[in-house]
Amino acid sequence: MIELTEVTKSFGATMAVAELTLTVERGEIFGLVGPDGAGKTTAIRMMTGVIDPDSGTVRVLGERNIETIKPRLGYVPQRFSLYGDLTVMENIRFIGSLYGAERRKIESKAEAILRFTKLWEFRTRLADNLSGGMKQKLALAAGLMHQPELFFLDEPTTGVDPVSRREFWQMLYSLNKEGMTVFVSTPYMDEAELCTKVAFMHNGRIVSLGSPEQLRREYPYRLLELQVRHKNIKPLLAGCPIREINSFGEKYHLVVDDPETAMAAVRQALTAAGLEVVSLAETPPTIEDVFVALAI
Ligand SMILES: Nc1ncnc2c1ncn2[C@@H]1O[C@H](COP(=O)(O)OP(=O)(O)OP(=O)(O)O)[C@@H](O)[C@H]1O
Repeated sequence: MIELTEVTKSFGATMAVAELTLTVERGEIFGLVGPDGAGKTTAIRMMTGVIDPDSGTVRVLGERNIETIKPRLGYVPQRFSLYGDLTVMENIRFIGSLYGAERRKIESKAEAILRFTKLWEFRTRLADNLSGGMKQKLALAAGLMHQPELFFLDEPTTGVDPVSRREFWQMLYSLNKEGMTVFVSTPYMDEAELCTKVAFMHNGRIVSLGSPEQLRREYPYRLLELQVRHKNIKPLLAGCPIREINSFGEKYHLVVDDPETAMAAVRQALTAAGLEVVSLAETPPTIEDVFVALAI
């Protein structure tokens, strides 16, 4: 469905995307995951034909000339602008008319899509008066009006509350089940877990690519999960054989090479500091641990 080979794009001195090579198969939910400025938007813009690469090849739906397959693509850009002074229904109708469908068809499709995105009951509300999550759903709904085979979504859940994020992902799943291939970018590492394949991007480069399970398996270190009631444990563990300490909510993840030795050293250091170790045990890496290790 998508084939990128050594795709590079610079803006002045900034190399936004560097030698990007990846393949997306039909039926996938492919996640491009990375922090702000990683190059995700630039990559998506090249795949959707908005900008051209400086070098390398971009092939989408078997075509190098993306103009010719645009009607088969859906694209929800990061800052999708709807008409704030039009209602939800009017926005959708307008988008539908852009694709030249006849009025009666637009009406029935709009209803089906607004019901699917749970916006039907808000159809008379002005887009400006929607919550952030609902605006994103409206952007999704707009992108669905012409039934794309391949749907690009650039950070569709950024700034959206957790409940709406979950609902949004449920929608992506059901669209995918019906046969739509999804290419989605996100800065949220927990969303990587929801994709069939993930590419981690950092400074314009893919640092890792695979299914979430594969990526977890390839994690090069061992991990300890520590629970202790203290806010700043880093100085206390300075002398322990630990590569990195990352806090995960109430817990810490300690990146180590040898769990047994590290565990003994941590216990000793914390006890010496008069702290009670609530729990300390080896734990399998989450996709977030994998990413943090790669981004160091
Ligand atoms: N049109 C442009 N002109 C100049 N620099 C750009 C342009 N577009 C992107 N960049 C730069 O390229 C780099 C990658 O940006 P890009 O928007 O692709 O990243 P991103 O991963 O989508 O992050 P964000 O979520 O912040 O958009 C950044 O350093 C950005 O400042």
